[in-house]
Amino acid sequence: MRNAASLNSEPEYPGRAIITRYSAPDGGSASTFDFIVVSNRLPVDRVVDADGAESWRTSPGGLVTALEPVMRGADGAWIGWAGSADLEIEPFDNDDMWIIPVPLSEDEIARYYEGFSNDTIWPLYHDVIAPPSYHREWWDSYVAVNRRFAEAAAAAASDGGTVWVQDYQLQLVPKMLRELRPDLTIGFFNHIPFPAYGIYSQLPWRRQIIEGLLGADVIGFQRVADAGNFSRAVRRLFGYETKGAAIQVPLDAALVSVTTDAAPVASKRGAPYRTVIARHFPISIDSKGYQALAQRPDIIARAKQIREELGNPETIMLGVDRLDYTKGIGHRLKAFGELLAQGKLAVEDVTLVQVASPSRERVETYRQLRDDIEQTVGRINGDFGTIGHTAIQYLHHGYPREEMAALYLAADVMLVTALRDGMNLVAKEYVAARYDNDGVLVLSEFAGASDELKQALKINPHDIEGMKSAILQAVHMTKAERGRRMRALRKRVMEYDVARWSASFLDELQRVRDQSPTIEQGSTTQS
Ligand SMILES: O=P(O)(O)OC[C@H]1O[C@H](O[C@H]2O[C@H](CO)[C@@H](O)[C@H](O)[C@H]2O)[C@H](O)[C@@H](O)[C@@H]1O
Ligand SMILES: O=c1ccn([C@@H]2O[C@H](COP(=O)(O)OP(=O)(O)O)[C@@H](O)[C@H]2O)c(=O)[nH]1
Repeated sequence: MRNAASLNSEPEYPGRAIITRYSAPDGGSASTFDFIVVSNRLPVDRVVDADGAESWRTSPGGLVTALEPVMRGADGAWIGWAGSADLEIEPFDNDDMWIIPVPLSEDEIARYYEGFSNDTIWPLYHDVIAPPSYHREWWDSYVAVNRRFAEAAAAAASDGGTVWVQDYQLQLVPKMLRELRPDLTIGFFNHIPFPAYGIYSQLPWRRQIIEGLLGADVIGFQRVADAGNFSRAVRRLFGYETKGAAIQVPLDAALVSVTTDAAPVASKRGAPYRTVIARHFPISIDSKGYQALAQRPDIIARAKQIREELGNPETIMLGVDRLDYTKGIGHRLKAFGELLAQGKLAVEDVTLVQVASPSRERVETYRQLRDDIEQTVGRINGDFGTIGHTAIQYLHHGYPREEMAALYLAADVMLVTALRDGMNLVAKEYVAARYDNDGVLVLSEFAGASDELKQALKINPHDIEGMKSAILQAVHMTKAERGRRMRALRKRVMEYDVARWSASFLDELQRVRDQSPTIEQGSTTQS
């Protein structure tokens, strides 16, 4: 809820002077928010039409898809980058969601976003599928931009409010924010994997990142294994005690004031500590919303039209991915190409539709990937296509939800072959869209979704023969078995939706908050 009452108090915290309070949604006096989400990207994209008129459109992408319904329900504020360089945009109201843009310069986009976030952390956390680059000037930019986000959150949060920080681009924000505003309850959710210590330990700034994250009260991960890897890294680097999901982080007395009877508990070694929870909260989708979309007559008609435009093949296989090396698109194409070459599949019967939406196009590894994938698609189509039949319909575009739902309905087999993926919402969307209890999901065991979607055909994408067998099994599966598997998959996806995900995370945050000593805004000493 928006909260104007706290504005009369002027908190004293470092950086306070440079932070301006925001105009209230009603145009009145400044206002703050009890609940704030902070993420690298805003949930809206700026669109400028031919006449120069500016509007905002909900952007695609996993995080936005997941959090947008939660935010609209909460009437909170969302802090993030508007997606272009040097945009100084005033906060504004967008359909019941208060949007607070944080500007990034060209140089920061290159160093903080494309560099440290997507060419250091992203490959490192995805098991070094591509080699991470380590550059000290990228790190400096990452620190500076994280500080800007933390300051924006500190300025917008009401007394004792809750701030939920999202993802690997902002791992330093929890600690920075706690230093600015010890009164806040802070959550962090990591949408991508957290690697094993042997890989994580490569990072030159491995201690700073963990310290940054430990500023949160609850740190959420997609999988049990990710949370375990994080706790192990904490033990190895800091020697803090962990008990199940609880990590005992020694209190920095300079930052905390205890104003209730609930004094900090002493650890075995006698030092006072605060408890940080690190555990898995697998993200989900707006399952009912997706199902309702897929049941719309115009979407059903569009699915039929897609099949017709493809020549009504017996089997349509579908891949939907950002064009990212983590998604295993090349491995999938290799398996499909070999099945065609061996005559186990024929282009007259089977078509593969591959949506490869543009992503991070200025990062060299992504440019190289695009060249490789498009060369492979061209080769397979050249080798196996006929005048009337194309083996692979390759689409280098981003599509709206409506078209995604129609594609899911049209596809007999969904291929999710990620080499490593935090969750993979596409897998869940496919299941939610199949209200007809049909369709087969082939799913990599290295996607987070694999922990929950147990009735999918599981594959190890590195095992090309195994993937080929699973594809053939999917193509030839009986309707009865398809129905059995899909019903079980749907039970999980329809029950455990994005509302359950956010509720379970926020409930945990509330629980930790209730057990913690109360901290007053602006306090700097411990009583
Ligand atoms: O913002 P971009 O650089 O264009 O990238 C898009 C998003 O990609 C990542 O998605 C992850 O989160 C999904 C939802 O939890 C999850 O299903 C998927 O497995 C992850 O890869 C990234 O984490 C987001 O921050 C990006 O916005
Ligand atoms: O053309 C496209 C391709 C993808 N998506 C959406 O982008 C998200 C991708 O999320 P996922 O978790 O699968 O992977 P990420 O891209 O976040 O790594 C899903 O909601 C897709 O429906 C979309 O709206 N249009």
